[in-house]
Order: sequence, then C-alpha cells, then structure tokens
Amino acid sequence: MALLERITGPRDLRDLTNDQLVTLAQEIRASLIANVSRTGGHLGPNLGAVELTIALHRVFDSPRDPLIFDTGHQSYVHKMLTGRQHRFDTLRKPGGLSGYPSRAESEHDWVESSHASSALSWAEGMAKGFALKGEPRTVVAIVGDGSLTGGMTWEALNNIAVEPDLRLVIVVNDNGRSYNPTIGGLATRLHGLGQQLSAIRTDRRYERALARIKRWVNRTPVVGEPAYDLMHGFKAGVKDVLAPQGMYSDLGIKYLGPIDGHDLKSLELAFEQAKQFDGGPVIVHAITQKGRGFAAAEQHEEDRFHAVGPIDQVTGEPLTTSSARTWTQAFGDELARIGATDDRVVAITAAMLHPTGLTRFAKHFPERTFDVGIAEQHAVASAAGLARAGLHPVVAIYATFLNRAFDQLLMDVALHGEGVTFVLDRAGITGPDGASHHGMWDLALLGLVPGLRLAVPRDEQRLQEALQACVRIDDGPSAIRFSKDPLPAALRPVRHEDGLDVLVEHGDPRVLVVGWGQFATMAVEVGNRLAQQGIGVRVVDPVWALPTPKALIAQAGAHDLVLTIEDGGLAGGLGSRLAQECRLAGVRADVREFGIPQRFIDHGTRAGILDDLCLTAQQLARLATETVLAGDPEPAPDQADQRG
Ligand SMILES: Cc1ncc(C[n+]2csc(CCOP(=O)(O)OP(=O)(O)O)c2C)c(N)n1
Ligand SMILES: CC(=O)[C@@H](O)[C@H](O)COP(=O)(O)O
Ligand SMILES: [Mg+2]
Repeated sequence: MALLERITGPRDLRDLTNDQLVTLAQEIRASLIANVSRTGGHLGPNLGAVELTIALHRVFDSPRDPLIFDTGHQSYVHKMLTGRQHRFDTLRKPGGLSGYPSRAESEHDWVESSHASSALSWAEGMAKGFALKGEPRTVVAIVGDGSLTGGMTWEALNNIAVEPDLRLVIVVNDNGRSYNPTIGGLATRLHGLGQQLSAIRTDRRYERALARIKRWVNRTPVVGEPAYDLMHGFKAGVKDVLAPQGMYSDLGIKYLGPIDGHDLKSLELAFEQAKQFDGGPVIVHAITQKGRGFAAAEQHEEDRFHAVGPIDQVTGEPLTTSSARTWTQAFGDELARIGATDDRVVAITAAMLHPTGLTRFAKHFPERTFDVGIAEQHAVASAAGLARAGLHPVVAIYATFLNRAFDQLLMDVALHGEGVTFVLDRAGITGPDGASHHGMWDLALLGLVPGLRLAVPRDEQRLQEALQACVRIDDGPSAIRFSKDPLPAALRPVRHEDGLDVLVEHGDPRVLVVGWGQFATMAVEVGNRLAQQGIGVRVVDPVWALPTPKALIAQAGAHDLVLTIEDGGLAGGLGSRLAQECRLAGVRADVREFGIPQRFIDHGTRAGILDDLCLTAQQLARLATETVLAGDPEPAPDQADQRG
C-alpha cells in the first residue's frame, strides 16, 4: 500500500504518473476488499467507483469544488483519498468511520443523507449559491444510474436545464444496476445505448479508421481538414444517433460520453473538458462495473455485492451465516402463499426486490410484481391506481423510505380510500447505516393518516394473521412494520381480551405495560421484573396499533400507571397517541412513553444503540420499578429526552 499510505489529501494525486495512478487504483481495490470484507458495507458500488473518484480528485479542487455523492454509499474511495484510508477498519462501527459522507469527518464531505436522488438538487442549489456570491467554484454531483430513476433527479434537471451559467458537472456513474439491473426507460436507454456506443468507440476497427483518417488529414492540405471534420461529425453523429445525449441536449445540457469509467485518461480528459466548459452545466456519462476487480462481486448475479456482511476476501463467501429466520423471510413466504390464493394481490418495490423479501413472490408471479426503480412516490401513487383498478397492491419498502412517499400515502391512497398495504421493513433502529436509515419516523407519519390501520406483529404468527387481514382491507391503507432483528420466538398470549393480547398478569394490576412488535417480548420481561418486586402488573400487546384501540384506552384508565415501549420515535409515536386518545376520550391515565428520542442517531449496531437509549428489558425494568415505587424519579438520560 506504498502509494495509498502516502495520500494525505487530493493534492497528493496531482504529481502521480499514469503508472502510479494505475498502481494506486490497484491498492485502493485491495484495501476495499481487505477492509470491507471484514467490516461489511457497500463493497460492490465502491469497487466500481475507484478510477472515477481518483480522476475527480485530480481534476477538481475539493473541497473548493464540492463533490456531492448521491446516496453516499459509494464514497469510500473519496474517503480514502481525503486522508481517511487508515480508519477503514472502523467502518460503520460505533464511533468509527461512517459508511456515508460525514461533515464531522472531513471538509471534503457535504451531504450525509443516504436517501437517493437528492444530489442534483443539492448541487444545483450550491452552484446557484456560489454564483450569487460570485464564487467561481464548480460543483460536481456524482449520481448512479439507479438514483437517476428517482423523480427528484428530474425535478433538478428541469431546473438545471434553464440555468446556462451554472458551474455544475453531473457525473453519471452508470453501472446498469441498483441492486438488480436498473429498470425504466430512462435508465436502460442511458445505459444500453451508452454501452453500445462505448462498444463502437472501443472497437479496434473504429479506432483504426479514425487514426488512418487523422494521418491522411495531416498529409492532405485543404480538403483534409473538412474531411476530418466530416469524420468527426460522423463520430458525433454516431453519438447523436446512439447515445442518449438527446435526452440531455434537448434539455440544453451538454453531454460528454459515454466514457469508460475505468479508464483514468478518458475520465480525466472528460472531466477537464467539463470543468473548462463555460457554456453551463455538463453531464459526463461514465460506464462503470459494479464490483469491478473482485471476481466474486462481478459474478454475483443478485446485486454485485451491493451491501455485504463479513465475507471471505478471496471467495466472497459470507463468514457469518446466520440461520436465524428473518422478518423479511417470514413476510416474503406469507405473501407468496397469499398470492397463490388471491390473484388480486400484486407487489411493488422501489428497486429493492430482494432486500424487501419479494423475490419468492416475483418468482411465482412475475406479471404481478412491479419494480418501479428508486421512485417511492410513483410506487405509492401507482399503487392507488392499481387498487382503483380492482387489485390489492402490497408496497414493500424500508420504513425510512416511506418518508419519500408520505403525500402519496395521504392524498392518493388514504384520501381516496384505496386498499393498499404497506409492509415496512427495517422499522425502528437499524444500526450501521446511520441517522437517515433508522426507521424511526413511520409511526408518527402513519398516525397522521385518517383511516389507516397499522399492525405491529410481535412474532411470525401475528405477522401472518396481520398480512392476511391487510389484503382484505380494501377501503383504505393498511400497514405492517417490523424490525431488522431476526424473527423472535412465538409469544403466545395468556388470554385475549377486547382485541388485546394479554401477555402477563400478576396480582392486582396497578401498572399496565404496553409493548408493540419486537418490543412486546421486552414488555413481558419488564412486567415479570415488576411482578418480582411484588407490583401488580398487566402486560398487553394490541398487535393492531392504529387507530388506537378503544380497549387499550379503557385499560389505560383502569391502571395507576401505563408504561409504553416502542421501537420508533417518541414524538407522535404510539405512546403519545395513546396518551392523547385518553385525553380526548376523557380518560385519566398516567402514560409514560419509552422509545427512541426524537433526534438524529449516529451509526452503530442495533443492539448497541438500543442499549445506549436504555431500550433494553433490564434498563426499562429498573426505570419502571423506580417510576412505580418512588413517584417520578429522574428517568435515564436518553429517556429524559422525551420529557423535555
Ligand atoms: C430513497 C431511497 N430509496 C431506496 C434506497 C436504497 N438504495 C440504496 S443504494 C440503492 C441503489 C443505488 O443504485 P445506483 O444509484 O445506481 O448506485 P450504485 O449502487 O449502482 O453505485 C438503493 C435502491 C435509498 N438509499 N434511498
Ligand atoms: C445504501 C442503502 O440504502 C442500502 O443499501 C442499505 O444500506 C441497505 O440496508 P440493509 O443492509 O439493512 O438492507
Ligand atoms: Mg448503479
């Protein structure tokens, strides 16, 4: 790692020779494989961005010229070239290197959100800002072909197209894939034609013809030049005919490419041209290969090692083969079973077919499975259309990405009373992907939606029952949420009362403990610990969390103290909704909510973060006991947040 070791910042790249740059790229790939195979992370995307990022940092002057990485999962090489190469053994670990850009880590980092398709908007705004301030800085947005399928990208392009003075370079990092091959007319046209043209341009016959003409031109005065221009025009013509620049040049945006995204010289030439171009924004279209340089990744059909856990750095085989069944698997299996008996059921994904558990349904019902690209807003409004057409769409999406489509949930699905089911995976604290990935917003958002019915299952049986019920709800939205944790063991109720599952009853219950979903198990432990203290306690799991069950409101009023435990943000969460509904119903209840404090929470492990937030059975039991036995003591620091 001689060269990579010596890089303290982008300026150290400027003096390297071509051979040294090739060696540096090799060292970076080796470092990515060695480190990410141990820590886990986005190995495939970063292996595909090695030469691209080296060339960017040689041509542009970061941080004066900001480099904005869309989604940010492909910024490891950028981090290595900006002095952080030694910290990759801490990648995505508590207190370690973030897997996304981080302003706390470096002045070279700008946008931290991992939500795709926002980089062009960021870049357009920054470029406008620098122009207004008279700062001659060039803003560079690096956007993947998958992120190009997000609507925000086209909102930004629509504006960029009428701003001819912007110093803005858009680098399309086109590897033809999100997780799966990228879908949609725009992306496939871009990638497919780009590859065709790339093939022509790299075809030896084409290059030999150009070289012969160039030699002839040099020997042929007068007519030679027009002839060469003609050929050059043909070359441009080929681009016009095949390359997707029509999409962009029609917008008035200069298009350069497609270029080989692994050829350092071509990249630098194109970036230099883009940088010097004074006619406004420029798009540089680079054709790259996800997973490049690591055979196991290059050959990985599912997603080219988009996001891996610890793997063997030679074979790519997973080192931690967890046999634990996941919520995602349980959902995917049940949906496939339902799909076999109910042909109204269709499935929708926003470019995350496998991660959201739809692989099995898609295999059996390909014509009833829709991958809309990274386009959650379209996914939800399209689902409203599918429902109106008499089908029952199931939108499978990570909880944090529902934020993107809240208006469509509210005003397209709920306002019209369309039967659409939302299955929210990765609900609650997720861990290594950091603040923009924790599923801590959905409970508050869902609580705002009139008519929405939400189930928060605690085990596989409740999940199956909830999904079977949801696909029969055809007069409005229904939703199910579950966490990233493995599926917990079955947790049967001691009895069922007014729609509530009673999980623990001890003595004359003064305290009611309510646990939803994964946290029902924790609620049982809290209840048992209170019982051991001789405190009368009842633990219930409503399963159906929204609208707040009337039986739960009644139960809350029948106890001296109500403790609620949820894997979601406290502001507007289920506990606060219960307290509010009790007030609205004129029921006096002393509700104490425990959950995720309403602040951005850094990356770490799920278990470690929950422990830091005092969201463990032991800590909650201690808190509950203190709360019950001694009035209202100071709650734990992180649980104090919600009390202001
Ligand atoms: C709004 C949103 N939806 C879904 C995701 C999940 N996601 C992360 S990366 C990715 C694929 C990105 O593909 P692309 O932009 O082509 O980048 P590549 O990984 O190919 O370099 C997806 C769907 C996300 N980060 N943001
Ligand atoms: C960058 C992105 O949004 C996804 O790749 C995410 O990192 C996947 O998270 P999981 O590993 O929880 O599926
Ligand atoms: Mg891609």
